[in-house]
Amino acid sequence: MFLTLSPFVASSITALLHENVLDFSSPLYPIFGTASFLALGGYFWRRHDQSIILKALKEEAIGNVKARRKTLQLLPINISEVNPDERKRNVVVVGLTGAGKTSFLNAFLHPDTSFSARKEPLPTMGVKMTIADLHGLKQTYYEVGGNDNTLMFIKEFVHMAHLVIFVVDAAAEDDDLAKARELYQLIAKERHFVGPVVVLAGKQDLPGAKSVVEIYHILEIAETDDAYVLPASFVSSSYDQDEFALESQATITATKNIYRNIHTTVGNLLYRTIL
Ligand SMILES: Nc1nc2c(ncn2[C@@H]2O[C@H](COP(=O)(O)OP(=O)(O)OP(=O)(O)O)[C@@H](O)[C@H]2O)c(=O)[nH]1
Ligand SMILES: [Mg+2]
Repeated sequence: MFLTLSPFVASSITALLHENVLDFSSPLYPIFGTASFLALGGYFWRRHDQSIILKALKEEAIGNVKARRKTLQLLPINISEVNPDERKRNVVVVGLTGAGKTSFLNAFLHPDTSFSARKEPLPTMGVKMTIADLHGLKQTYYEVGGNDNTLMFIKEFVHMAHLVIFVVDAAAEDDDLAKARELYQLIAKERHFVGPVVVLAGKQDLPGAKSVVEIYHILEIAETDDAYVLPASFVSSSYDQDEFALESQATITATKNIYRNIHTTVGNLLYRTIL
């Protein structure tokens, strides 16, 4: 509108200069007044319109951020924004007997303890509960075995879980892998659980251990499952920082990356359950 009226205003001004500005009886005077009013009005109306558009774009951008937080590629969020009651998360660690659940929890919750200082884990009787402050969240970890005694109440734990960590011995015999598949399917198909599942393809240090892709197929993980398969190894001298126990630098870096990967994924998925 401003552009449309500009020539009109310009011609009015020229005419005024040409005639006599002070001549109030001139018929150009009201035309000039109306044109200026319309031009200025149009100009400010446009600016107002633009600010609405900018606001809408900003809101859309914020909306996108929220959407992105629901993916694994999370933006850092300020934990102080989260209601303290919502900072409590339940993580259920499930897997067949001897899959490596305790070893995972020991390594995950006490990453600074060197391998040589770690004791060989004893078989866990019943359900083991560990409370930890990690990623700014108060987390309760429940280790639940997949044997016949615990199978009965495994579903109850899964129902109250915000995140399930499924540990599988990737170096196990085919029979045990088939049992692991049954257990995974039991959890994944649990109607009342809608949270994500982190599948740890453990014991990667052992020869013949199945790869992440193989575990994905063996467990028959569906594309629609909210499941993330990660490689894992919790018993390896290469993790020890002690120079006598060092293997190659590449192995150490790889093991550290595995740990970092699991921490990041678990942390991100837990944050996702809040938002
Ligand atoms: N080589 C190798 N051995 C592992 C690994 N993780 C666990 N183990 C061994 O596997 C055995 C069982 O480990 P646990 O951590 O006790 O397994 P779990 O699932 O807690 O077993 P239960 O509590 O009895 O159900 C132990 O001898 C561990 O040292 C791994 O990544 N690599
Ligand atoms: Mg155990």
